[in-house]
Amino acid sequence: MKKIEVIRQIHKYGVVAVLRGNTVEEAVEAAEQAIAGGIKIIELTMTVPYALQAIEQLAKKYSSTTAEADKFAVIGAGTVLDPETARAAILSGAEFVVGPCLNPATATLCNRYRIPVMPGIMTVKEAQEALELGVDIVKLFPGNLYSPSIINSLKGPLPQLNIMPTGGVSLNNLEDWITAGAVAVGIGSDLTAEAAKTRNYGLVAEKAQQYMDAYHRAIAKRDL
Ligand SMILES: O=C(O)C(=O)C[C@H](O)[C@H](O)COP(=O)(O)O
Repeated sequence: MKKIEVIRQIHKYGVVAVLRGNTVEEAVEAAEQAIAGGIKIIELTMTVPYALQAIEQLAKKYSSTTAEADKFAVIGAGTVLDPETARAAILSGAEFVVGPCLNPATATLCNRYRIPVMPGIMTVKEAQEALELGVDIVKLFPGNLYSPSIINSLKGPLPQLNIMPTGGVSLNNLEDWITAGAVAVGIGSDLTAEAAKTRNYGLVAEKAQQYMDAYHRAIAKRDL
């Protein structure tokens, strides 16, 4: 998928599942369930042991070029700290790259291969640097340190900034972030915590569906 199309999909589907796991099998299962529940954007973190295997398996199965039209999902890599990891993830099929912080060399590498990069930012200075590095969507991380009113504050001087809060996003605050102007949200632990505890990964699909429903309700409210 071309870079512009990946960015369009993130704007369209708005909910990014940030998936960690202790094994490839666990991470893949969580991703499959999230996709079954309707989430289309999957961020598989590089903290999973052998994470590249999980990226490869998922990318092969859900790529827009091979999956049936209604079954595709966009698979990306999360917790990417350096360009070496970004390149390896891209070679394994990652269609976007996310990091917890802004790493200019990673952004440059991603630009070289026309892969969207979404670095974590915490300050106006980092947001400006991200824009100058060609970043289309910044990840406001850790989002739980802020309230949704920060979006308005950041967009005062930087109205061109597309913001994806991540960290602490839940069904209780998703609507607040979206109506405040977030273009997407990243959801990690809340999506998988219960499933990991009970070993019942079907719960991820249920949660995913609740998140997509909440997102659509929030969008409808915002666009009124
Ligand atoms: O390392 C990264 O790149 C991250 O994305 C950090 C966190 O895993 C997410 O921010 C999820 O946070 P929770 O939804 O609060 O679990």
